[in-house]
Amino acid sequence: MTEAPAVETTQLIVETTQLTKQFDDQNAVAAVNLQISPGEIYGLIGPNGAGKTTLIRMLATIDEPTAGEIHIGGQRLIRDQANPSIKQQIGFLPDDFPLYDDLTVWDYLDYFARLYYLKEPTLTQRIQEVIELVSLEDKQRSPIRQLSRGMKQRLSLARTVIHRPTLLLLDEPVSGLDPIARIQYRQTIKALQRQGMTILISSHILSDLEDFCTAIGIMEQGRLVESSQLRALYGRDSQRRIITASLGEAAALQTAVQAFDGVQVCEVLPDQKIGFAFAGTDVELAEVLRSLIQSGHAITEFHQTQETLEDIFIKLGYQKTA
Ligand SMILES: Nc1ncnc2c1ncn2[C@@H]1O[C@H](COP(=O)(O)OP(=O)(O)OP(=O)(O)O)[C@@H](O)[C@H]1O
Repeated sequence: MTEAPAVETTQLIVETTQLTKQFDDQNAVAAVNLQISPGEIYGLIGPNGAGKTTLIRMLATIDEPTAGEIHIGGQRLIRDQANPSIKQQIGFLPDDFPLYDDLTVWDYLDYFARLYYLKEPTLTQRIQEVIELVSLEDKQRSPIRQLSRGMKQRLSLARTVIHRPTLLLLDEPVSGLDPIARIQYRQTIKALQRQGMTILISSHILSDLEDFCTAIGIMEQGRLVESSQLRALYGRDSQRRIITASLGEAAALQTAVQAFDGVQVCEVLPDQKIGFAFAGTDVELAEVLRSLIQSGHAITEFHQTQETLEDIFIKLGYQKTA
């Protein structure tokens, strides 16, 4: 008898069912069904008080749910128990991570590596790896108090991944960082994903999230009101937007553009360019440009822009988070 071929199933890394956390008489997290697949970078957004930190803390096994279930890597989190094999899979970076100012970068990482029972020769090798990952090679013998805020954030991240977790939970890791430091941080997150980690990250900085997230969840008043692949979100709700300009009066160009079928919102932008949403095909768009030129408009610019994540959220009617 031949055996049936094994059906390959993708095990979710995070799965919650009706997950709820109540504080006093308020549901900080209300019946959340969250699913995160392996290799995702899942961005969690929502206004202050929406429940993001509370949700992440429950996934990190720091806080107990009031109701509902959590599965991490297919294993169910058992209430009131230590859940060591689940904890081993998780790296959690809270928004207010304390550092020990007097320790050097190396000694700090060494301390945490030993808490995870790392032993030589793996211990030294792993510390070197994470120091390289967060580009702190020059500072490895410096006391933590001498690091900049950005360096301290990167050190916290190094500590969080020292035991090679499969799931990384990052609660607003880039808050307070300058743009250069955020770029560096984004590169590190992408490197961790390439190494096979699944990442859940909360942030108010949507431009960062759209750079590296593969999926987005939106929380409002404890509920997960949206959860989808970033590409699907763009495909579903994004509209093509065209920017054009001419040597003539912006108002004259606006009037001409508005006359075409498929032009939906046409406005004069602060720099005297014209911006409009277009619902037609590429052929119809090419016709708009040809007709404008034929009717004497000296067009200097005509190109398409992608709506940002923030544009999409505002259009979906969610509260602006940034
Ligand atoms: N320990 C607590 N005791 C009582 N209420 C709490 C506690 N922790 C959180 N809350 C409440 O739960 C709700 C959700 O808070 P939470 O910190 O999870 O939101 P958040 O989305 O992370 O907000 P932010 O973007 O400001 O970090 C808020 O109304 C908050 O006041």
